[in-house]
Amino acid sequence: DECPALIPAAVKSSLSNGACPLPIDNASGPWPAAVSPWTHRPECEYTADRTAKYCVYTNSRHGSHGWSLISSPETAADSVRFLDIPFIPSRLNASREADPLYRILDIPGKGKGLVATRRIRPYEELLLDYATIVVDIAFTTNVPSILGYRLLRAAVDRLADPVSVLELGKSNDFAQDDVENVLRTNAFHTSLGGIPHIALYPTVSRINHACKPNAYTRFMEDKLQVSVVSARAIEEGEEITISYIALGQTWEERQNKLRQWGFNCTCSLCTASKAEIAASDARRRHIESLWTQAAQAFQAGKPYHALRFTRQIIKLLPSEDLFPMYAEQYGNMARIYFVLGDMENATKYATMMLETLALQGDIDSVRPEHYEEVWRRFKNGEELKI
Ligand SMILES: C[S@@+](CC[C@H](N)C(=O)[O-])C[C@H]1O[C@@H](n2cnc3c(N)ncnc32)[C@H](O)[C@@H]1O
Repeated sequence: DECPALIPAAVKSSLSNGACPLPIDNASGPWPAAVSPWTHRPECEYTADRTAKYCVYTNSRHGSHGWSLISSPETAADSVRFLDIPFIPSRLNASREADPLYRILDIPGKGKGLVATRRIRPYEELLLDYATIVVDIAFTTNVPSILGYRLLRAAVDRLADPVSVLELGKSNDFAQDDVENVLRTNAFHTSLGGIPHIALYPTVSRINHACKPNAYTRFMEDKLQVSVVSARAIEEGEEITISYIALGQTWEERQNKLRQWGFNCTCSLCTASKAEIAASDARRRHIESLWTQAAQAFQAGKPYHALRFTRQIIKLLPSEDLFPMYAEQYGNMARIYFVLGDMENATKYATMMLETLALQGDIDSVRPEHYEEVWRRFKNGEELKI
């Protein structure tokens, strides 16, 4: 029961006098327009205690793969705005379609993965991906599984190409259903109107984990999009990798975290010789302890000690390829100099931090108001994050 084409936002708002879209569910009017802008009639299930209802909403033409959302009727009504974000393949995507930067290939011991088709410069945006399935976490815990699996299956079957989702990696030992397994193996946490959800990004899902990754993800929760950016130069034929866990951890900490993802890591760092792993762990522990000492010294009113520790951290970061930690450490240097009243050095390090954030794509460009924001936060003792 597919609906007619999506009603354009301009028409929709004149129809409803600009009011918010009303919640709809499986009992909404019989005609297709009653469930617009969704292309399919929602299917719903109640929680075990029957106090809440969750439905699957699909627009099979949104983005590159279509979009299915399993959520409450209220969250779905609030999420209609995502359908108004026009899907115009970016210049990047359009030119890359003819000449993509990556190819999906079999990677020994890891299933499929992404491999660079040419040399990629540091901080290049490699791909842009759209969430294709988004699920409210409360649905997964509160709706009885048998009923829930029915909605999960509908969420996939209504997409333009269900197979592209069903054939994604499945490595979760606890999942009892195929779609559940795909989600548990591949989905990321996200927030929809402040409510915790998980989101599946089909292309990013093909990127394997490495403990010294050469790329990182930038989530744009307000658009349900994610882009992947190179953290350093990537050579032609090299696998593109991201880290599924926080950077900088030791071998044992990493194995514990990754086991929860359902696999034993076979990245180059985890399969290095015992001696190399021990040396890497020692460097990582050293960086962490310097960080603790820097924070303690700063709090104890010993800024010169804090400076010394932070300088050492900055020197050690490249030894473990921890490039994404630079911005934070430059920020710490700027904060210490600020407290010392040395505005020349505070500005120098604030500039290094902002330039790094701009390179990483966290901010568009370095602008005067960014400095004002940094000084304001330092004055108020707020956590440093732009
Ligand atoms: C998000 S998927 C990545 C794409 C997946 N290889 C595929 O074929 O669709 C995550 C799964 O890939 C495999 N994987 C990813 N990184 C790995 C690594 N460093 N070592 C071993 N297996 C890995 C595991 O099976 C993991 O559950």
